[in-house]
Parts: sequence; structure tokens; C-alpha cells
Amino acid sequence: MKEIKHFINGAFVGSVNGRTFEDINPVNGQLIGHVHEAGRAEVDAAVQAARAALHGPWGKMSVDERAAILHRVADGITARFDEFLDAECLDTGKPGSLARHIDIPRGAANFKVFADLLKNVPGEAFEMGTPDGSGAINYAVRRPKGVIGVISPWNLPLLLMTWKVGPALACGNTVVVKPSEETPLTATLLGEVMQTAGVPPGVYNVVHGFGGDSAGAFLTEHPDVDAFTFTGETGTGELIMRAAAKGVRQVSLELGGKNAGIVFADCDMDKAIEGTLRSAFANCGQVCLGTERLYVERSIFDEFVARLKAGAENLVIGPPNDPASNFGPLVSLKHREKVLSYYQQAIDDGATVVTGGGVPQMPDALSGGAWIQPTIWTGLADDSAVVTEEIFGPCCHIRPFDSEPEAIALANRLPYGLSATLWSENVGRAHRVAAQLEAGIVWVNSWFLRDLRTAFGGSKQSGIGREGGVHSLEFYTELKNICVKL
Ligand SMILES: NC(=O)c1ccc[n+]([C@@H]2O[C@H](COP(=O)([O-])OP(=O)(O)OC[C@H]3O[C@@H](n4cnc5c(N)ncnc54)[C@H](O)[C@@H]3O)[C@@H](O)[C@H]2O)c1
Ligand SMILES: O=C/C=C/C=C(\O)C(=O)O
Repeated sequence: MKEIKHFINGAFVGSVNGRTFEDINPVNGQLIGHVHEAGRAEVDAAVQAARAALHGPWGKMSVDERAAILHRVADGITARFDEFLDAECLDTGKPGSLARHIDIPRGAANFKVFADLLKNVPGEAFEMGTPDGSGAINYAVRRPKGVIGVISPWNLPLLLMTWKVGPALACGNTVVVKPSEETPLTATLLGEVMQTAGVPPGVYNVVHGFGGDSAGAFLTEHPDVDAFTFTGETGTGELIMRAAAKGVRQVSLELGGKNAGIVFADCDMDKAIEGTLRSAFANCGQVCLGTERLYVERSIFDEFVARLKAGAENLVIGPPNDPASNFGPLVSLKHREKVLSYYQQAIDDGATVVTGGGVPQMPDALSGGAWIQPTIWTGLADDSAVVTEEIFGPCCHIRPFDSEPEAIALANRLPYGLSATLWSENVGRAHRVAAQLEAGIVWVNSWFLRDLRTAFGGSKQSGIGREGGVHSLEFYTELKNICVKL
């Protein structure tokens, strides 16, 4: 039985109050281990360690030295690839093939890319005239923001946490991470990698616990954290923003979505089906960028629905260690209750259930898991909660449209604006529609194709700010202008 501790000031420590909570495997409902729950004392110790580390060797390192250490962190993840893979699959139940190709490699890449970026990023300088004719030079330097609070969700635990820790550390900050209570393992394992890679104590800290009235809230209420970067639900983002207002601390928020996919009759149908099967059902639909609303041009509607149905019914439901499986359980029975409530709502609202809609029959050994069927609906009104609210499950609603302006208006009608996909072989149309979609990220004839140098984030209620490439620098550093009179 695992005992999962905090990682504070370079060491694994338990909670002084002795409180723990259970980490459950969503594949079979079995106990993975007991996780220490941080009280204010542990959160305070972590923040103090992070503050002290800013003034220790970490704060004095050159960019090159920091980058070399972060490369060792990335190499350390790769060297222990299978351990990270097993830990991520244990916590989430996701298919091993998915974590092998996305979650764990991105965990390593998130350190490498930002270490290299910092070594190569240009600065700015302006010469100016002065009344006495001697002139002045302005130049800007970037300084770390300080102690960063990182609060992350359970759907892509290592990927999303390192997406923030990588650039934060590359910029010279120190971090206190509060991983999701559902998925504590990989953030903890990363502590061991940090030790081996020579990251000084206090630079990377992890405190475990829940959100409200627990480690998450204690971290956001701590006055000595300089800024918060958060990925999770829009409602939680509002709470974090409110807490961060005390002391005027900055926030970077990557929040929920209800992402639209638009499929035009001039698409390549094979590609559109393949891409939509991934965007609706990958990671059991638990991807913030996933598609839960599809708008399909009427002339190809029936064919598209039939082919997506066939694809969904071909998904192989199974546990992470089954090499044939490409569809795992939801993260928990609690989350399944939420998703199933929308499955019921769809029926109550008069949907046609094209496929799925319930819980699959699983072998006895797996019957305690959070299994659910991939589900497709048609026939719902545009204002049904199933079509307007983020479900975060393996499901989508498909509705026909008749014109390009109608498709754009339907895609833009919700208060979310994270991502959108559009499928068309007409280049002019693709650019025209992409330009009008209210979303931070638009994928044309693809989905979840990620270049880490690009801006990533949501518009409207899907977030504040952009991370990725140089945009991460804007958040993780303070830009200081120095004006020198000559
Ligand atoms: N925009 C993006 O990039 C992105 C990426 C992944 C997930 N998401 C969103 O995340 C959500 C799913 O993740 P989730 O259910 O873990 O989200 P969540 O908001 O419930 O929890 C996220 C984290 O916040 C913590 N938390 C909860 N309440 C808190 C509080 N009051 N104070 C401080 N911390 C608190 C949780 O413990 C967890 O660590 C979905 O809405 C999804 O769209 C967004
Ligand atoms: O579930 C949301 C996925 C977010 C992905 C990223 O933040 C990323 O690819 O950097």
C-alpha cells in the first residue's frame, strides 16, 4: 500500500495533523494508497521553503545553469518513463498507449522547451533623445516573479502540471504545486526526479489535499505567494481569482470549455471522422479541448452521424495494461455520477441516443470501476443543458446546419471560448471561418496538434492570459525597464 507524502524543501514529509485521504484506482475502485492532506502548517512550510530558495543557489544561477538542470529533470522523467506511465495510469485509468504517447513525453518536453526558450529569447532596447542632446538608452530585463502557486487538475496530471512548472522554473521562480486530489502520484514522483537532477531544496514543492477548505484554498489564501497559475473548472477559477485579489496577485487561468466542431460538406470525411473520434472520446472525453458540440452541414449529416456512430462503437473499452484498449474509465465514480446525470438529462430533453448512453458491462474484476459508454446524441434544442454546459465526458451532440454564417453563430453562442475544430478542404473557407470563431485555439483539419511555442489559452469564460512560448514569459517574469541617461 502506497503512502503519498508532500514534497517540501527537498524532502518527503507527512502532515503534522496525521490526516490522510484515499487515492482510488478508477479501473476497479481499489485503494491505491493513503495521501497526506496538507493543513495550513504544511502549506506554510512549502511557501516558506519556496521563498527561501529564491534567495539561495537557485536565485544566483545563470540561465544556462538553470537550463542544464531542467534538461536533467526532463532526462530524469524519460529515464523513469515506465514508472511515470504506471503512476499516471494507476491514478487516471487512461489507456497505457495514450499516456505513453502524450502525457509522459509531454512531461519531459515541457521542461526542455522552456529551458531552451529562456536561453534564446531576445530582449528589447530603445535609444531616445534628451533635451541636453546626450540621449538615453532603455533596456528591459526579465526577473522571476517569485513564488508561484500551481494548482492543477486530474485529466492530464503530469502534462498540465509540468506545462506550468517547466516555464516557471526556467524563468527562475520557485513553485508550490497543489495537484488534484484525484491524481497525486506523478507530481510526487517528480519530487524524486528533482532531487536526482540537482534542483535545490525548496524550488519545487508539492502539497496534497482538496480544494475548498483544504490545501488548495490554504495556498491561494497564503499572503506570501506572488502569483497563481491554475487549470481547472471555470467556477474554481473564479474562486482563485477572488483569493488572488487580496494582495493584488496575478493569475493565469486555463478554464473549462464547451468546444464546437464544425464539419463542412467539402471536408475530407475520413479525416473528419478520425479527428472527431479523437476530439470527442480521447481520454474518455476528459480533455478540456475536446469537442462536445458538433455542427455538420445538412447534406452530409446522416453519413457523418452513421460513421461517427460506427467509430464510437469500435472503440475498445479496457484497462490501461490492455494493449488493445483505447478507451478507459472516467477518473472516479463521483465524476461518473455527474456525466450520467447529463446522459439522463439528454433523454429527458428528448434526444435521440445514436449510441451509448449508459454503463458498459465489464468483467467482475473491473466492475467497481468508473466505466461509461461513449455516447452520441442528436435532436436536442440549442439551449438544452447537454448542449450548453461542459460535461467533461465521452459524449457529443450533433446538429445539422445550412450555411456558413449559421455554423459560426452556433459555435459562438456560448460564454466559453477555449478551442474549436473545423473540417473543410476549401482553404479560403477555412481561413475565413477560423478568423470568426471566438476561441483561443482553432484547429483546421486536425485536433490537439500542439507546438509548445504557440499561444495557448481560452477566450471568454475559458480563461485569462496565454501560456506557451514567449507568452509564458509574460506571466512568469516581471519585465523591468532600466533607463540610463548618457
Ligand atoms: N483550459 C485548459 O487548459 C484546461 C485544461 C484541463 C482541464 N481544464 C478544465 O478542468 C476541469 C476538470 O478538472 P477538475 O475537475 O480537476 O477541476 P477543478 O476546478 O475541480 O479542480 C482543479 C484543481 O483546483 C483545486 N481546487 C478546487 N477548488 C479549489 C479552491 N476553492 N481553491 C483552490 N484550489 C481549488 C482542485 O483541488 C484541483 O487541484 C474542466 O472544467 C476542464 O475543462 C481546463
Ligand atoms: O485538458 C486540457 C488539455 C490541455 C493541454 C495543454 O495545456 C497543452 O497541451 O499544453
